[in-house]
Amino acid sequence: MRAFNVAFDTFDAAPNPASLAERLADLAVDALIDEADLSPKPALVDRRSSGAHTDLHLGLMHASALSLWPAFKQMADAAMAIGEINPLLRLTIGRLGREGEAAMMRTTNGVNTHRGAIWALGLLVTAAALDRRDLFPEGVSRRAGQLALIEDRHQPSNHSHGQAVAQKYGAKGAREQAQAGFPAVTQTGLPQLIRSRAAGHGEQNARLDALLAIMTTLSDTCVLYRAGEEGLHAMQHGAQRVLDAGGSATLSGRRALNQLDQQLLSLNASPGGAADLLAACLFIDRLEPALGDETRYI
Ligand SMILES: CC(C)(COP(=O)(O)OP(=O)(O)OC[C@H]1O[C@@H](n2cnc3c(N)ncnc32)[C@H](O[C@H]2O[C@H](COP(=O)(O)OP(=O)(O)OP(=O)(O)O)[C@@H](O)[C@H]2O)[C@@H]1O)[C@@H](O)C(=O)NCCC(=O)NCCS
Ligand SMILES: Nc1ncnc2[nH]cnc12
Repeated sequence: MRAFNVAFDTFDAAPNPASLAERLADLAVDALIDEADLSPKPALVDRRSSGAHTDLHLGLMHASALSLWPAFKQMADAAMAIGEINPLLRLTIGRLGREGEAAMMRTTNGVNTHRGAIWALGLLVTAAALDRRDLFPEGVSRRAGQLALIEDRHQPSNHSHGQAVAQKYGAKGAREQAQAGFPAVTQTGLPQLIRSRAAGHGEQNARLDALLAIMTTLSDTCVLYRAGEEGLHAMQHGAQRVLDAGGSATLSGRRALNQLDQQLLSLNASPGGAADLLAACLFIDRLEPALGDETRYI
């Protein structure tokens, strides 16, 4: 009888609610998967093709996104344990970010799928976990920026593509974007997402428009490295042309989007940095609606 009761109690027990850190990691991974699935993105991996990439495909982007869940959860846990923006938290998420990169590389057999996304979403997950009463875009991006401004003395001095184009073109890359509190997300991508939704353009078109809006001004070091200033100019002006033509929901906008896709492919220019920032935009957009009522979580 006792054994029956134990089994019954176990069966009847309510499932443990997900912790805030787990929910934040879920939202970050969801944002990465939704970014990868969004189609048709210019010269990026999507449901149609691998864009300008020979070593990436949609399945790899999904596997990479899923491999990052533990790193995002640990960053959120660290933020709640440390509780304030300080060098210890910066050092801790720097280590967790590098461990996340290592997990990504193991999953993809050494292909860089999401380095920029780990950086952006890692900072934003941490910033969200630091103050669950303020999950609004402005507060979360400001806290992420403050964290990114703290030096990480364990930062490896590996020569990156971003550093190479910073030297060659003076481009402001992923680090500066974060330190400024992600203006490409909060001042450009998110307002466009909201405008296109309000205009009734449909969710997928609104997300494409948000990506295009980010592309109009971003110094995407991925594009600069592959295609120089000509590539960056083509990305920024081509994206603006799509929006000026009415955006992704219109026939003329779709024609301009197709032209942009062809032009970036011919230049081998992939806007990977803009794609990462679209994922950051989707994450920030969902935070308050998904987690705003803190009493739902332990
Ligand atoms: C601060 C770091 C982001 C390092 O920055 P850095 O510029 O030195 O390094 P990169 O290796 O170049 O990575 C930057 C990635 O960020 C994305 N990005 C580019 N421009 C911007 C921008 N203006 N704003 C925001 N984000 C941007 C972009 O990521 C995407 O592209 C990746 C593919 O790039 P690449 O490897 O160059 O690709 P290919 O051309 O395809 O190469 P081949 O293989 O074909 O040769 C892809 O991953 C996208 O995500 C840039 O690549 C940061 O990483 C860092 O310091 N980390 C240390 C850990 C840490 O402190 N973490 C704390 C928080 S988690
Ligand atoms: N969809 C995508 N295609 C290529 N590079 C990316 N980096 C992040 N998302 C990407």
